[in-house]
Amino acid sequence: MDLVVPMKHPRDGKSRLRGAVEPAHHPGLVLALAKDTLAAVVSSAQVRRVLLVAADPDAVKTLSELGVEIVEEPAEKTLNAAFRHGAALLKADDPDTIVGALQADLPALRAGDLTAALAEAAGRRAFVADRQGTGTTLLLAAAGEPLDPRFGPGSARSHAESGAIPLRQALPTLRSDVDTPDDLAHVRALGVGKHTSAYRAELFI
Ligand SMILES: Nc1nc2c(ncn2[C@@H]2O[C@H](COP(=O)(O)OP(=O)(O)OP(=O)(O)O)[C@@H](O)[C@H]2O)c(=O)[nH]1
Ligand SMILES: C=C(OP(=O)(O)O)C(=O)O
Repeated sequence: MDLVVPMKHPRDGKSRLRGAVEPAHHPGLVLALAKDTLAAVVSSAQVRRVLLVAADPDAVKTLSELGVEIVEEPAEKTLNAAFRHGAALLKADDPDTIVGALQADLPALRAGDLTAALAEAAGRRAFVADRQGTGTTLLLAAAGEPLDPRFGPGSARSHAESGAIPLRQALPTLRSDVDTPDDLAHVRALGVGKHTSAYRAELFI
């Protein structure tokens, strides 16, 4: 399967996380969250391609070291347009591929949770809600079907209404996205990857 991961410029993204570190460290922390997410993703045997759809490819080029491809977001600069663009590029290369949409802020992610989610979905349209139950961390298109992303506030309900099956396994590392300083405290307790871990001395929480 192939995954699309969107990213704003690290300076602009994760605004609700501001205050967790000195302002000068904010972009580095956002990149560290993404590095840990992507390192787990590329270590999964089931994931073939990872396409990062970036507001500014230059600002995130360090992520290509992890083996992900980086493209610029389309003219419509919204989250769902970025996901649709990435999915269209992946499907142009392989119309039968299963496309997934994943958030870049899952620094505790373990490949095992991703593998378990893919197994439960079994080729059906499915999603993983965040630990609060309102957002979405992963949306999987059905094999050969459009991604039809409906991310944004209340996206778990929107994805369910679109016919996506809510995956029921615990999947703690896949549900723990980082939007706020509280979320950061939660993932630190769960165990983050080495890039986010390197920021522990900088954290105010
Ligand atoms: N390319 C692209 N990525 C986006 C866009 N909007 C959000 N993202 C990315 O999508 C992911 C999920 O978005 P949010 O969790 O809402 O993150 P955010 O907008 O950075 O966070 P806040 O500023 O706190 O709302 C993050 O990795 C964002 O960088 C967009 O318009 N274009
Ligand atoms: C955009 C979303 O993410 P977040 O909750 O991280 O803002 C979403 O869950 O659809």
